[in-house]
Amino acid sequence: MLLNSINDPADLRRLPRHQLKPLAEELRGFVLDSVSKTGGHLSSNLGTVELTIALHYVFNTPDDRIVWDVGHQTYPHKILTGRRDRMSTLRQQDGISGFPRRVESKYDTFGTAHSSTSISAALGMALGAKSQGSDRHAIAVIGDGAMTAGMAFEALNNAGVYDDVNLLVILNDNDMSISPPVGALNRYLARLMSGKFYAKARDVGKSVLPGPVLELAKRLEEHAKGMIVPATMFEEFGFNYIGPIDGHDLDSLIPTLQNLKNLKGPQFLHVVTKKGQGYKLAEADPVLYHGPGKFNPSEGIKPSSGGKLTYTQVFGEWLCDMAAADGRLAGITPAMREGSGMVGFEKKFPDRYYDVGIAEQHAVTFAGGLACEGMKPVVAIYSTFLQRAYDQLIHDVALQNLDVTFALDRAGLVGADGATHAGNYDLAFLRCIPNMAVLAASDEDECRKMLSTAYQYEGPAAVRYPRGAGIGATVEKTLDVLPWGRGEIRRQGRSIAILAFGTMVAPALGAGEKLNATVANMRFIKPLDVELVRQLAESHDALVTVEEGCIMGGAGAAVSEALAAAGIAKPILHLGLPDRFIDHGDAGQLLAQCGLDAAGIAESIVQRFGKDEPRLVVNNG
Ligand SMILES: Cc1ncc(C[n+]2csc(CCOP(=O)(O)OP(=O)(O)O)c2C)c(N)n1
Ligand SMILES: CC(=O)[C@@H](O)[C@H](O)COP(=O)(O)O
Ligand SMILES: [Mg+2]
Repeated sequence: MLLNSINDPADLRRLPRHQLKPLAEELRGFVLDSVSKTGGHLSSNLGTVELTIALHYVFNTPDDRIVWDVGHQTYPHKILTGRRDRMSTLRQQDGISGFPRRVESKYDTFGTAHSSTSISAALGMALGAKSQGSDRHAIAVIGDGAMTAGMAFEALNNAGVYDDVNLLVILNDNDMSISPPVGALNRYLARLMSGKFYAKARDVGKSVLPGPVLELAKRLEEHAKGMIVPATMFEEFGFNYIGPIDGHDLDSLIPTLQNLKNLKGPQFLHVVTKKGQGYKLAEADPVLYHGPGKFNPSEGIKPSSGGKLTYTQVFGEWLCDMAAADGRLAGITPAMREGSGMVGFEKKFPDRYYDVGIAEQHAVTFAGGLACEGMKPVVAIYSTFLQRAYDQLIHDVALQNLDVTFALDRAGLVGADGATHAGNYDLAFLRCIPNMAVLAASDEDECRKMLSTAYQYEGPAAVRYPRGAGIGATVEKTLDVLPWGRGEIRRQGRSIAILAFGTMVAPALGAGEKLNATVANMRFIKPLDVELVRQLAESHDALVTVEEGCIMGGAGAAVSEALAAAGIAKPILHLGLPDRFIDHGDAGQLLAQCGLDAAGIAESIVQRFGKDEPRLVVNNG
């Protein structure tokens, strides 16, 4: 096995060229085998095998810096940079991350996972190196999906004026985002591929493209004679554009990269790859194989049978039902159609479905525009990705009190994707925005009712719900709404009242049983049910708040603020996620480690207030 002899890229660089193709075969097989055992991102990694080999072969990594956009395609890179043996721990607690992390390896030059940051980071590195007298290279590898984000264009715009910077941007164009790509950029890239532009071997290109590729370009150029061939958009941005070239052909990739390495100034290489390359099932359905769980490679992914509904499914069904009832509803996703449960909605309501690309900022302001015209937009967005659109939320939507509903999926810990994707901050960052309503679902049925409630509210409102399956609650297929701003008491106990938000209601009920505590499902973070808070404070010795979100500034803080405003002094304990990033692992186990299961909640309460029920010893210290 060639692969076993590669412990770092220096070993790779010692291999004779003819061994790189068999190495690529082994590497691809290893990726498939490994991901089928752990789960993880598959299609993108099968597509970057040759590109990864070529980059580490040509460039002097880690001194030369490779920045992988999103980073979900870095498994071949991890395997070649000393982590082959740890691939079996991928995305598991204490194992290696599914994304590049600076703390994990010196070859992971920049932490990624949220998309479209690579060009900015690589430009920073290139200019940083230059100002320190180093001529190391910085290389950003960005997908055609990630390229749709504004941030990528902000970086191109900035980079294109540095004539002598050692920056190479590689566009890894597989004509796919997670779902099929959307938008004008995608059409443009398709045109670049169509031959009209492919034919254009410009002067610089002629000196950079290796013989066979140049031959093809010349033939196409012949074919295109007489056409007026404009500069590519990337050239207009100040880059030297080369390509498109076949990103699975090492004989094109390696000499092209070697030639580019000798050029100064911002370089742009367009490579064409296939998502899922080499595994027929993934090639045929790269969407299904984008991020699978464990599966048998010889059988492929089997449809899952039955099981509890996921919150995402609850949202998807609600969206279709509400759209059928209200012709003003428009559904918006920033490139997360499958993950957000909108496949059915797109089929049923194609005219009211908007996939805006990886463009969260635009998604939110676009929703604001729709709302101005009397539409009722629903932005389906992962909690972690809404972070990208914070100003748009405040300035474009909330400030104008526009009627936009936010369906916040993946709120709280998400598990295998880890800290980059955790939705831990939305309660804190949303509740401080005037006009904004914030609701947290405690089960699937409540999720559906909350979505209807938020939708009927004439202003910005967010409903948060977690990744994965609910607790098995029966979902009433109505469009009924909940009483606005009102929580409910779910268990009557003594001494201690636990004020639980969203997913924490179930474990709080468990803790309530253990301690004979009252448990309230608060439902609303904003407007908070202040009357219920006051009532609970007056009838109990102490209060406990619990939420699946950061403690700082979160729902518990809202309760304390309400008590202070009402002049009520009451011992209070806030439980939630601590002030540190929580790495990948099983979400349930991680929550338990944070003390957010029934046993942990009960234990924290006993630690803080003592264990003598019914008159708990209140320890104010
Ligand atoms: C800011 C942000 N929004 C959404 C996502 C979710 N996401 C991860 S990969 C991906 C598609 C990326 O497409 P592309 O860059 O072409 O890479 P490919 O999957 O084709 O290899 C999306 C939308 C993300 N990681 N970051
Ligand atoms: C890399 C990325 O951002 C997505 O592929 C993400 O991992 C999807 O997460 P879900 O599996 O929760 O949809
Ligand atoms: Mg792509």
